[in-house]
Amino acid sequence: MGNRDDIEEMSGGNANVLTTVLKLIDKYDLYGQVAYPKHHKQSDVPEIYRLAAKTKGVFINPALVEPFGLTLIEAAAHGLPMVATKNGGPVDIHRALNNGLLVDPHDQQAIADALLKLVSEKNLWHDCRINGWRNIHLYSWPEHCRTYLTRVAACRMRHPQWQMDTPLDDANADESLGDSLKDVQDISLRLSVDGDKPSLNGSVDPETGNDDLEIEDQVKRVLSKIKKNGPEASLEAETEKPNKSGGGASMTKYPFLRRRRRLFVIALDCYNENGEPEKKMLQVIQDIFKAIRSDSQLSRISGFALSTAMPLSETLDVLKNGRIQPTDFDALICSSGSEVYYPGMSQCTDLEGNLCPDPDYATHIDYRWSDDGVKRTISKLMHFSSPEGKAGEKQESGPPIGVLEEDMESSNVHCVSYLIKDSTKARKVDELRQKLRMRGIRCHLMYSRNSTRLQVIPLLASRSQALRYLFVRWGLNVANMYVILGENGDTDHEELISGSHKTVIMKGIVEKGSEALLRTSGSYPKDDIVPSESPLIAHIDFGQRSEDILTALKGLSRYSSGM
Ligand SMILES: O=c1ccn([C@@H]2O[C@H](COP(=O)(O)OP(=O)(O)O[C@H]3O[C@H](CO)[C@@H](O)[C@H](O)[C@H]3O)[C@@H](O)[C@H]2O)c(=O)[nH]1
Ligand SMILES: O=P(O)(O)OC[C@H]1O[C@](O)(CO)[C@@H](O)[C@@H]1O
Repeated sequence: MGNRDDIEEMSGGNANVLTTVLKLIDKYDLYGQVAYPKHHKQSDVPEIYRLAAKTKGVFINPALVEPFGLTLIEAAAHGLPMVATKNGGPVDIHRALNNGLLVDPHDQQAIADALLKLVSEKNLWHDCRINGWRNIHLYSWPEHCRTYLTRVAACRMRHPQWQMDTPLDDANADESLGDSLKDVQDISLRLSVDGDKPSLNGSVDPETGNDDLEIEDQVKRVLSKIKKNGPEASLEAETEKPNKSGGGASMTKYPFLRRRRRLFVIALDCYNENGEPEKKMLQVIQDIFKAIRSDSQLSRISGFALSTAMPLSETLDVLKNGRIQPTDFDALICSSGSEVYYPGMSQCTDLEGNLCPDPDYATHIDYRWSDDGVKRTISKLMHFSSPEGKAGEKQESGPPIGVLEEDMESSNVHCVSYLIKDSTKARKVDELRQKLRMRGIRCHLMYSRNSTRLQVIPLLASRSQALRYLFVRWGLNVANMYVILGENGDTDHEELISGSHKTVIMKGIVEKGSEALLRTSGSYPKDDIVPSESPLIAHIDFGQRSEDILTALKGLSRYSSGM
């Protein structure tokens, strides 16, 4: 609004606000006391704040809701006390700077009182001005980045399991933090306003002016604290060692995954009408193995992961039926992404030789997870059908009609699994998610296995998030992962397509998925989420020769460092 040629040409809302302001100026005869310049340049803005501060004025932001409040930061940096809305960002700014008063923007009298208080109580005005100056460095870019990085580092420390780091992981952490620090310095240089100060800090508070080195020191201190707390595991060399439990020499201390340069993720679950796994799934796994292994160089640098809605026990049974060794896979992502296993890794195998889920992943996804809450709420939402037969509506009269029952065999500590007894009465994922969120329950929901199951897992877990986890934990770049999917799938199918990994869609293998239970009518269309054409997506047909599968995979690799 501060830049206009003609009020008539302004947008309706802006024109209304400005017209109201001008009328009020007229009504209360404020001519000569109010400045509303038609135009100003960015470079004029500091002068305006300075003028207000020089005349012992106050900056006021009475927004009904203020998402952040950059103007309040600017005012404080110029020694101008503030009166600001108590709704939104100004609450945090006030807590950090203590440079003024907060008001209810609906309360005209409170606004007038606060303004009058600040301009009439000289000591208060002066204290707010000094407090603003003293504390404004908290909002400089370097300080902001330091706080951010320190908090991220502290999050890592909250999760002791993350400290199973390998020596290589430590090197990566150093590197990435080093990059971040470099960014901090770059940003601070870019923000140099006068050209003679290295950062916004310098222009505001001379005492904290030259602190880039100090930032670097502080972040390094946090990092070294993390390292110091790390287990001996981080000091031990990564060596292959036989497993006590009889796993033999094929057992390794860390998953092979961390040495792979390509990961082929097979996410081709196909089920019959009853949700039982179909044999063709095994054939396609063999076809993919064959295709990759036919190229000796590719085979040497590649690993495989299986990503499935099935629990581990069932996954192992299916593999056994197809005479496929679990150790053919570097990772098994089971129960729709609620568990990750590493066949062949000694630390993820118990004394009897049974696979145990990755404890780091379990700790990571445990955030805000409450299976009790999920069970209570889902059963309330789903055990009723409406008079019109609309899914899940509560029927006021008559007995509740069950839509699902808990499937204990497919459940685990991070997955509540249900058998769907009547999929026509099941509520859509969109609707369930919204209702659960309104009740404060944060989770990921998906229908799977040909709409015969509903699986509820933690918010941080999913089949696609498990891939990001593998990247963070074991350093295998997501861009070098090739996710092989059917053209249909569970309701998490779309999540597995979008992202920076490569996707291969195999036609003719998964005849029916569960996607009909994903969206409510009127929801956003699939095209808004999944690109129909993308250089990261290739298509192949079920039953295609391994040479053709290999060609399709190699075609995709052009968009990475090369296969
Ligand atoms: O007439 C004007 C109005 C604003 N500004 C400048 O523009 C910037 C942003 O002003 P603001 O009115 O807060 O911008 P909005 O884009 O409307 O606000 C959004 O963006 C801000 C900056 O991120 C956040 O502080 C707010 O919370 C958020 O609502 C500030 O540097 C102001 O000094 C001008 O130069 N002239
Ligand atoms: O008073 P309202 O209608 O909440 O509008 C406040 C908005 O106006 C601004 O203060 C300036 O555009 C925004 O920062 C803020 O979101």
